[in-house]
Amino acid sequence: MPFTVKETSLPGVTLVTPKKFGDERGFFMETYKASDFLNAGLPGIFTQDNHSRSVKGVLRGLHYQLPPFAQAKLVRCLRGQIFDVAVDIRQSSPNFGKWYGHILSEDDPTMLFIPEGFAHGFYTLSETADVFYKVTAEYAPEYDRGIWWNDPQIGIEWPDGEKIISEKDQKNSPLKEAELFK
Ligand SMILES: Cc1cn([C@H]2C[C@H](O)[C@@H](COP(=O)(O)OP(=O)(O)O[C@H]3O[C@@H](C)C(=O)[C@@H](O)[C@H]3O)O2)c(=O)[nH]c1=O
Repeated sequence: MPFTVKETSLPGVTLVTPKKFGDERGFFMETYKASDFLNAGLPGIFTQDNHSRSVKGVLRGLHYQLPPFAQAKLVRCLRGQIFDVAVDIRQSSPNFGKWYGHILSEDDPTMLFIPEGFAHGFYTLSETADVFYKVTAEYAPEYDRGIWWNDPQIGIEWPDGEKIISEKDQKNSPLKEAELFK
């Protein structure tokens, strides 16, 4: 297996760390391979790749798409550093409303895997951050939803600092009014 998979404190959310082969030229690593992902119980097929760049202080989230366009996400920070967060928003889940946060950075190949049924957001800690993530369903704006990044019901402990929020995200809903997963 060219990567390790580690459960986090939030069941379903996992840390995926590819094996890095370093030599005098630099390094090589497989960051995704369908057969290995399937063997590890992760999705074999991702249908869209996304790349966003953010300046320091930008907070994107908390976002998700509803079925039939629900997305699992495999998130990686290629440049800079982010605090990446997943929230379980499946109403029937024993972990409903619980969150997990992890720093993803250019210095560490670890990726965060977030299953369907979770909202996702991140906060930019470095001057610039390039975030690359794979998703298992295509973008479907009509099914795209957002929850307050600072919803007290969730209580995410975001790192200190100015928060730059898009106009769209300023119109997100509190968890208790959001259309969620069953
Ligand atoms: C997400 C997305 C956006 N867009 C367009 C719509 C809009 O004009 C522009 C910016 O969109 P947004 O403001 O929604 O981008 P952003 O705030 O970066 O949204 C993303 O946030 C992170 C946290 C996620 O988890 C993603 O799934 C996604 O929701 O890009 C696409 O064309 N395809 C996509 O898949």
